[in-house]
Parts: sequence; C-alpha cells; structure tokens
Amino acid sequence: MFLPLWRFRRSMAPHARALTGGVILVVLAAVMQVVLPWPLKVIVDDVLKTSEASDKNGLLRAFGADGLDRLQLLSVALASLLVFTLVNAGARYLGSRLLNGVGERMTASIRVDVFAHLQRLSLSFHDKQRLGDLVTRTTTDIDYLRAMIISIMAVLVPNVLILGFIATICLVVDPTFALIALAVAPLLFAMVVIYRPRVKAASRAARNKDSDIASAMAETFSSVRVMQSSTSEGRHEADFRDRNGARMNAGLRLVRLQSALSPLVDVIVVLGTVLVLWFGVRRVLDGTMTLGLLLVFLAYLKALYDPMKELAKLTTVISRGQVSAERLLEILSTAPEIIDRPGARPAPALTGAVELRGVSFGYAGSEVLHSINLRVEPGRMVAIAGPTGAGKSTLVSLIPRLYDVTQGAVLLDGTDIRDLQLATVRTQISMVLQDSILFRGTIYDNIAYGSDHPTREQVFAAAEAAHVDEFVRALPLGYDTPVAERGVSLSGGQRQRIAIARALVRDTPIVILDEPTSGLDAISEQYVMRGLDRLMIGRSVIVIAHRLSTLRRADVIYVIDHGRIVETGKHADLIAAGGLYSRLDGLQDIPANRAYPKHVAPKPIPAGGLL
Ligand SMILES: Nc1ncnc2c1ncn2[C@@H]1O[C@H](COP(=O)(O)OP(=O)(O)OP(=O)(O)O)[C@@H](O)[C@H]1O
Repeated sequence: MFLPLWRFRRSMAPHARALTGGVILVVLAAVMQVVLPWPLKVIVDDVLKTSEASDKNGLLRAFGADGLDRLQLLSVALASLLVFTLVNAGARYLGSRLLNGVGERMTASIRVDVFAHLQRLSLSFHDKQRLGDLVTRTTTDIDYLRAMIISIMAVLVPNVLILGFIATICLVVDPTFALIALAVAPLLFAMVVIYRPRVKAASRAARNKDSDIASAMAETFSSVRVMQSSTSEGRHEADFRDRNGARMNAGLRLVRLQSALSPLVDVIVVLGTVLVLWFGVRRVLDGTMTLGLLLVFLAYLKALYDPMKELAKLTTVISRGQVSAERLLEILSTAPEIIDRPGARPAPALTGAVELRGVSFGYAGSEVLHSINLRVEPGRMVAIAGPTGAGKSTLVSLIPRLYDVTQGAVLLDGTDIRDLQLATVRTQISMVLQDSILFRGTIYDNIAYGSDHPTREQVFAAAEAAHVDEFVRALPLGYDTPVAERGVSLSGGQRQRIAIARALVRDTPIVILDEPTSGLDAISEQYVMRGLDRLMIGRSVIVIAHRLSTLRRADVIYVIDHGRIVETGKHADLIAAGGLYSRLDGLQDIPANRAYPKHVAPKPIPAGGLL
C-alpha cells in the first residue's frame, strides 16, 4: 500500500515540514477523540453518583480532582469537554488543510515530472502511445493518485492511530470487555483482504476503458475535417458507443463492489454493538461495571468502528490510487532511448556536411532502411525521391537523431552524431514537414518558436522572406493574431509559410524539407516555393520531393525503393537512364513558362544570406 508513496518520495521531500506538521495535528486530533468520552463518564458516575462504584478507575484521584464538590466537578468536566472538542476541531481543520495542501502541491509537481519526462521520451516510445491515454494519465490518474495520498495521510494514519489508542485504553481499563468490543475486527479485516484485489482489478479495467474513450476523442476530433468530408460520423459514433459501453460496464462492476462494501461493514458494526450491549448492560445490572464506563465503552465503540468503517471504505480509494500510481510510474520508469552518450561533446558550428554511412534502421524489429550510403556536401541540395512507403521520411528523421540507426552511422561534419550532444546537434537542423503543426500562441510566437530569444527584426525579416507578411498584414491583429490549436485557423499554405519563417529565424546550416508543398494549390505552392528558395540559400538541404521543379534543381537525387538506394544522379541523367526514377508516379511539372503572380515575384536576396 505504501510502496507507490515510497516511489514518489522525491516529490514528497520538499513538503517534509508541512507533512510532519499535518501528521502531528491529526495525531493530536486523534488523542482528543480518545479522551472526549471521559468527561461524560465523570458526570454520570461522579456528579450524578448513580453508582456506588464511582471513580473505580481512580481517574479523579489521578487528576487531583477527588476533593471537588459535585458542581465544581461538573464545571471541570464540561470545560474539559469543550476544550477537547475545540482542540479536536482546530487540529482536524489545520491538519486537513496542511495535508490536503501537501497532496495538491505534490501531485502538481508529479504532473510536471510526468509531462517533462514524456517530452524527453524518444519518438519510438510515442509511436506506440495513444494520445488519449497519455492525457488520461496526466489528468485523471494524477487526481486519483492525489486522492490516495490525501486519504493515506489524512484518513488512514489518524484512523489507525485512533484505533490503536482506543484499543489500548479499552484493554487497560477492562480487558475482557475490550476483547468483546474488538471481536468483530477480524471480520472487517478479512473483508478488506478479500475486497481489495477485486476492487483493484475493477479499477484497473475502468482506467483502461477511460483511456480508450480519451483516445477515441483525441483521434476523432483531431480529424474532424476528414471525418465530416467522408461522412464517417456514424462509424465514429458507433465506435465511441462501443468504447463508452465497455467503460460503463467496467464502472458498473466497480459500483457493485463499492455498494456492497458499505452495508456489509455496517452489519458487522451492528453485530459488535449488540455484543457490547449484551455483556455491558448485564455487567452494569450486576454492579461489576459503572454506567459511566459503559457509556465510555459505547462512545468508544463508535469511535472504534468509525475508523474501521473508514478503513474498509478506503479500500476503493487506495486500490484506485494504486492503479493510477502504477500507470504513472510506468511512464516515469521508461528511460528515454535517445540520450547523450557518456563523453558526448557539444557539436561545433557545423558546415553542413551530412553523411549516412552504411545505415540500416527498422521500427520495432522490422527493417525499413538497408545499408544506405548518402552524402550531402555543405551548401548543396540533395533530393530524395521514391515511391510511397519507400522509407524517405524515415531516412531524413535519422539526421536530427529522432531515431537511432540500428547499423552504420549518421555523420555530421565527419563526426558520428551519437558522439555529439543531442541538443547542440538539433539546434543546427531545421525541418519543414508536409503538414506543419503550429502551437497555441500568436503568429509571432510561432515564428519565434524553436529559436533562442530572436530579435523582433529577425522575426519580421524572416516573415517577409517567407511571404508570411503578405497575409499577416491583412489580419486585424497582425502578428499578434492568436493561432488556434494545431494551427487549424490558418490555411495549409499559410502554415507552411510560417514554418519556413520559423526555419529562417533558426538560421541553421542544415535544412530538411519533407515534401513541404504537397497538398497545396498552385498559388499557395508558389508562395511557399519562394519562401523555400530563400531558406535554401547557403545551407545544406535534404529535400524529399516529387515535383520536377525541385528535383531538377537538386545537385544530386537519391532514388529509394523498398528501403534501398536504387539510383543516384542528376535529374537529366536519371531520366536518360530510364530506370525507376523515370517511371515514378506523381512526378509533376510546374510549367517553366508559368509566371508567378506579380505580388509573389522573387525578392532580391541580400548578399551574405538573409539574417
Ligand atoms: N512510426 C512508425 N512505426 C512503424 N513503422 C513505420 C513508422 N513510420 C513509418 N513506418 C513504416 O516504414 C516504412 C517507410 O515509411 P516512410 O514514411 O519512411 O516512407 P515514405 O517513403 O516517406 O512514404 P511517403 O512517401 O508515403 O511519405 C513504411 O512501411 C511504413 O509503414
């Protein structure tokens, strides 16, 4: 039960003082709870004097109160009752505030740890994850973990203490009677032992179904456009209904278990009360016990069974929390695969020489690239062409080390990329992909994204060069226009232009373009191409291309098929050779005589680059 807490001890450490304070306060509240019935006993046995056997336990003598008259005794007893109650209430209030505060703070820091760790995990991990599942883990699972942590500290600890105190006092005051009162405890314990694994299994099933639902939501609503245009709403809804039904059934199983627990506990508790009353009343009648003491025992019975009931009910919260803790620890204990080797050194300022030497690579076992040899000289443009699924995107993703090769090496300026510190390599490579994702923020933020504090002049110059300026000026808020999540409020071409501007600000010696104009209409494509022209100046460019206009300009084209390089050369030579390249589907030409619209006319490029 405490193992998950122990595993999160690092997040607990900064709150050690508040935690200790909170526990001391709940212990104090527990002590007050224990002494609370005694003033009543004094009132019944010593003020009202219903029994000859008053102060049998020497309580008054022990506190030097045996000389007081009845009214004085009543005042002292009532004052004690008030003090005990006030201290109990105060300690419970402060203790609960402190412990709940620690729970909130701890889970907030665990959430950041999980988020930060997820960001560090390699693409190979994220390829296997469902977005909805990760969202559930960083939201609901953390909530359940918090509920468990708070329950353990604010409910379990004080209740176990109260149980211990009361059981001890009962055993000291009247051992036989205490054993009668405690007779039902093993039953309660047995119930917890039987229930816990079942509740835990049901909780785990429900959590997994929650993740299924969140994944369905994430998948559906990240592709609303595709879904609506292909009128697939019905299919998505049916799928959602299925998942939702499965979640409901898992939830109902949990409800059945939880619903049975509370009444069962109550029945056991009443059994205990019946036992105590049966023996207690008989002992008061035959004079072996005072009425006051019986009242204390009855009050204790409630104080004894309440924590037992709480503990039995805690089963659900703790089992649920344990499942969530396991799901969070699963993430936290996954080590990032792509990390700096010991002794990796910072990459120097690269000239842009890129080489793949005998590179093979596969996702999860199946090899996708086989013995690739490829060179890009500094400042040159290399195009990669090939049929769909040939491995083009996979190949370029090895250059910024999004994945590690399984054989061979990627070399930058002649050094194995694994001998260089990852961050210092990635800051020297920019990528513009088929569909650029923008982040929530303004257009300005999105252009500046990925650069270390660029100046406003750099951002605006890049925006102008990438033809972002044209459409941004027409917007009422200009560069301060907020971009919706993933950039959906902008057209594909506008997003690409922003991505190019972003790459221009980064001003890296190596640029990777993965079909950045695919899917754009002719006008958008021309804008984007002009931006790309500016981006390519003076940099090593690796471009995945299917447009003749791009392929023609490449210094060398590598043709890939089934993960192998099958042809290499310049466009004209490859066409003349009559091989795969000449037969590639989708090779589209932009007519050489097609004029750019006036407002897209290329701008003169300043000497020495752009920025
Ligand atoms: N993340 C991944 N996990 C597992 N397999 C993958 C992954 N990404 C790609 N693949 C597989 O690797 C192979 C090469 O894919 P890749 O995307 O590199 O091809 P491509 O040439 O870029 O295709 P396209 O032109 O259609 O974009 C394909 O068989 C694909 O199914």
